[in-house]
Amino acid sequence: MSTAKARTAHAKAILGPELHQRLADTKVLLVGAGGIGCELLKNIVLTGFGDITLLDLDTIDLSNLNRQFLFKKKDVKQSKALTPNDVDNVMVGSLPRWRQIPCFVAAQTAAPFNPNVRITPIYGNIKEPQYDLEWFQQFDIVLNALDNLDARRHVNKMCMATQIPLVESGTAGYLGQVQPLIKDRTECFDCIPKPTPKTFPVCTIRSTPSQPIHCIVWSKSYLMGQLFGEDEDAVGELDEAEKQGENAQEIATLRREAQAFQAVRKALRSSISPGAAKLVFQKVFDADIRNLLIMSDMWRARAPPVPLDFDAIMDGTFELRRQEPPAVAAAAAAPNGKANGIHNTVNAAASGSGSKGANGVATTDDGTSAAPAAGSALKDQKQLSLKDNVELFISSTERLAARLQAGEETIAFDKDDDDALDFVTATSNLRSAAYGIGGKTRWEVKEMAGNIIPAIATTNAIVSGLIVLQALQVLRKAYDKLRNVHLQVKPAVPLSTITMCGPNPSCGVCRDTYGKVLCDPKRALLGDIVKGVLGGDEREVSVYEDKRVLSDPDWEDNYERTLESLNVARGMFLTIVDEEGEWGTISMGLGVLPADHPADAPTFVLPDPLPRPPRKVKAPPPMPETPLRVSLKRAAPGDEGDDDVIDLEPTPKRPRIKVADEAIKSPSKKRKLDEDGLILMDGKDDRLDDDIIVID
Ligand SMILES: Nc1ncnc2c1ncn2[C@@H]1O[C@H](COP(=O)(O)OP(=O)(O)OP(=O)(O)O)[C@@H](O)[C@H]1O
Ligand SMILES: [Zn+2]
Repeated sequence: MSTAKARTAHAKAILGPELHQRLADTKVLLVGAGGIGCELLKNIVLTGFGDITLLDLDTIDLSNLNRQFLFKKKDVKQSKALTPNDVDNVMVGSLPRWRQIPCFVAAQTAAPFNPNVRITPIYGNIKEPQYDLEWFQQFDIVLNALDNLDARRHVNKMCMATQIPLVESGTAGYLGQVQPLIKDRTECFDCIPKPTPKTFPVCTIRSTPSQPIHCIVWSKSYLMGQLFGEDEDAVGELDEAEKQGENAQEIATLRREAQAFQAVRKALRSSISPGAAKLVFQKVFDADIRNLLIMSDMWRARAPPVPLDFDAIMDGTFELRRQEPPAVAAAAAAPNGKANGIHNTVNAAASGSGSKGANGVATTDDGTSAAPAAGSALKDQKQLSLKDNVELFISSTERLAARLQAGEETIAFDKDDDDALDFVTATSNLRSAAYGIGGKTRWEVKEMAGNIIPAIATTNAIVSGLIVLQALQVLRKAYDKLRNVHLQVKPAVPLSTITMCGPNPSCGVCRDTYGKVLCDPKRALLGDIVKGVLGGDEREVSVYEDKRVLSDPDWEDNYERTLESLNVARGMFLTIVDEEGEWGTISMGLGVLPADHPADAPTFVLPDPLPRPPRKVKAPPPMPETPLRVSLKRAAPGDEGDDDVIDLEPTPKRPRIKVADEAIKSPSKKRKLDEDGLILMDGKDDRLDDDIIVID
C-alpha cells in the first residue's frame, strides 16, 4: 500500500467509502486562520476534504505563535492567507515569497497527508462586496473560525440567504462551543440575541470606583484621552453653558478642572517642561481628589479617597490612612460598636498591614507584595509598591510625552503598546491606592484593559475536532444527530450536547425569504427592482438597506433613483417588508450582472421563480406580562463584591416614537426598529410615557 493510501485508510474505514469519496469533491469555506482556524485546517485536510478555501484578513502577530502552530517566527507580519498572485514574483532569499507565506506553508505541509488537497488562500475581509451571495453559493459547507460578533453575524446571514450549512464555533479560555446552523432546520446565529458588552456607570468610573476594573477603565478610556487624545474645547463649551444660564458655581469648578487639563496637556507637548509628569500627578492624584472631597454628601456613607503626595511618596514619608465614612464612624462610636457591616478599607496595595489586598495578594507594611517577592517573579507579574507605581508613572508619561513631541498627534490605549500599558498600569494602581482598592500587576492590567481572555490551544484543538464531527453529520444529512456542543469546566462532564432547536419564529434573519438580484447599480432603479420582485403584487411595502429606510408606502421618492445614488451596492441586501404584516419579509442580495450581459438588455436580472414569502399566521393577542423590574438605585457602599451585578444609572430619556396603530408583525422590521431605539406597539391599547412622538 502506498504511503498516501495507508494514511487515508483509517479515515476511509471510519467515514465509509461513499462519504470519504464525497469529501474529496466537497467545497468548504473556512473563515479565519487564527487559533481555531489553524487547528481546523489541519483536521479537515487530514479527514480528506479535498477543496478548501481559507480566508483571513489579518497578518501574523508574534502573540499568535503560541497556538497558531502553522506559523513560525519568520512569518510574523505576513498575511495569514494570501493568494500566490499577490506575492508571486517577490523573491526572499532563494525562495519566492509565496513559499514562505503561512497558508502555502500549511498547504505544503499538508500535501503528504492528502496529496489531492487543494487549498485556496484568500487575504481579505469576508464582509467585502466581492464575497456576495453568488460567491458563497460555490461552497457546500462553511466553517467559521472567527473571533468577533460582527463577522459571525455576517457569515450567518450569507449562509441563511444561500441555504448553505454553517458550523459556527468559538472558544474563551477553557470554554468552547460548536453549533451547526442550517436554514429552516435549526436556529441561526441570530435567533437568540447576544449579550452586549459589560459597561459601567460614568459616576463609578469618574468619582466613586470600588473595584480595580473601575480604575483601569478610568485610566485607559478617560485619563489617556484627556492627556494624549484629541483636544476637545472643554473651556469653550463651558463658556457656552454659562451663557445658557447653567449653575455658575458648578461651571466655575469644571472650568478650573478644564483649564488645569489644558495646562498639563500643554506641558506634555512642550520639550521645555521636564517636570510635566509631576504636574500631571499633582493635578490628577492630588488636586482632583481634593476637589471631589469638597462634595461631602458623596462621602457620607463611603470612605473618601486620599489625595496622594508626590514628594512624600518619593522620599518614603507618605502614610496612607483612609478615613472612615462619617456614618460608619458614628456607628462605631455608638455603644454597641457596630459599623453597619461596612469595613474601613485600609489601602491594601499601598499601606496594607500584612493583610490581604482586594486581589487576594498578601501585602506588607511598606505596601510591597509579600508574594511573589519582588525580583523573584517575572517583571510583568510583580506586585508594585506605591513608589514603584509613581516611578512607572513618571517613566511612562515621559515616554508618551516624547512621542507627542516627536510628532504623534494622539495616542490611544493599545494593549500591545508598552508605553500605554505602563501608563495605564501605574495610573490605575495609583487611583486604586487613593480609593483603598487592591493593586494589579502589569500582566493583570493587560488582561483586564485589553479584555483578553487567555487563548488555550487545547480548547481550540478540542473545538476544532468537534467542528469536523458536526460537519460530517451535516454532509451525511444526519440532521437528527446534529448537536450544539459545549466544552465546559466541569471535570465530570467536560462536554455537554444539546439537541438542536428549530428557528425562532420571530428571528429577523433566518425567517426572511431570500433571493438574489443581479444588477448594474449605476442604471438600475430602486422602484423597478422592488416592483419586479413583488411581481405585480400590489402590496404596500417598506424597503430597507440594513437599518436605512429607503422607502415606505407614503414615501416612494427614492423609487426613481438608481441604487448607486442610494449607496446600495453589491454584497448588500434590499429588505422588502409587508406593511400589513400579512406576508413574510423578502431579502434580496445584490450581485453583479454576468460579463456577457448585453448593454441594451434590462439593467437587472431577477431570479426565476421569484421569492415567495409565506403568509403569516396571525399571532394571538399578547398575554399581559409582569413587568421586569430593574433597580435604578446606585449600589450602597458595602454592597460591593458581586462582579456580575452592574448598577444601572437612569439613562437620559430619548424621545420614543410610537409606530402608528396597525401592529407590525414582521420580525425584520421589528429588529430594525428596535435597533434604532424605536418601539413597536403591538396592541391598540399599548401606552407609553409622555415623551412620545406619534407618527402616523
Ligand atoms: N471579517 C473577517 N474576515 C476575515 N477574517 C477575519 C475577520 N474577522 C476576524 N478574522 C480572523 O479570524 C481569526 C480569529 O482567530 P483568533 O485566533 O483571534 O481567534 P480564535 O480562532 O477564536 O482563537 P483564540 O481563542 O486562540 O484566539 C483571526 O485570524 C482574524 O484575522
Ligand atoms: Zn434565526
